[in-house]
Amino acid sequence: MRLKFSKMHGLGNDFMVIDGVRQTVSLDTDRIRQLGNRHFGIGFDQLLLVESPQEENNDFRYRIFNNDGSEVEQCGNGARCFAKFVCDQKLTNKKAIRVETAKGVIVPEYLGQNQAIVDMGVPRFRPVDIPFVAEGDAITYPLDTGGYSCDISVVSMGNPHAVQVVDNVDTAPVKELGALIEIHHRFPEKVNAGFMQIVSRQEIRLRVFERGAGETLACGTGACAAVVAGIRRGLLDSKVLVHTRGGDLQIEWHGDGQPVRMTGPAMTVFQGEIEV
Ligand SMILES: N[C@@H](CCC[C@H](N)C(=O)O)C(=O)O
Repeated sequence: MRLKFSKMHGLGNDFMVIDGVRQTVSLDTDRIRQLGNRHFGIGFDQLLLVESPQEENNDFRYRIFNNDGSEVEQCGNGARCFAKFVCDQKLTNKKAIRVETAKGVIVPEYLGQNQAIVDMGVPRFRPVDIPFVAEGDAITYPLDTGGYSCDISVVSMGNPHAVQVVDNVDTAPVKELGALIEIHHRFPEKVNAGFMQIVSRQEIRLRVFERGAGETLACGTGACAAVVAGIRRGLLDSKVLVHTRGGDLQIEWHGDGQPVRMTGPAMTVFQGEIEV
């Protein structure tokens, strides 16, 4: 049997996107890992599986797998690619699309010309939303990692993020420290580690070491989490331009209880078929 897919990316964070509405898809963890391998497979940071919704008033279900095969709750760059994919594939003609994820509903909107805006939902800070050995919802926590101490903000965008402020993202030890923070014992479900350089109150530079994928060229939920953390720390205004290694995202958040809005590109690279 053959399975059709699209290869897409959002700022260089790349995806294999599969239509599981019109195709029967059954891929186990080993097969996802093999497909995600850049030498022995297709290569991607995440695999996105588009399915029919479980609840009637939603339009789709969206499942996300890191290239290590783990299934995760949320993916921001993926959400924009998802919106372009379902519009391009004529799976919907709606403008705002209600999508079930493992942690609630998000509402992406494809704007045309390879741009999408996504209501990413309300960020959360409590240990119940992001398992972390801490009480309450402090703005920063000290974290010790192999002799290096930093102050991190923990933010759940559905998936967990630990964000720290650094002087310069180019010289920050993102790969070494990110790999240690990802598996730190205070994060029993592992974590995405963000390194944010404040450029001004409306502009940051960001690198993210992603859980289950390593450092990527951009991380959409990482950008949302960093801006939310920066606003809570009093360092940023409510609309922020985020520079990643793969390009720029616009993030907007108006404070507690409000959803985060993310605007940025979604690109199709090619379409293909695999034998399953
Ligand atoms: N690249 C993504 C995030 C993908 C999931 C993440 N690695 C996790 O394990 O939570 C994004 O754009 O948000």
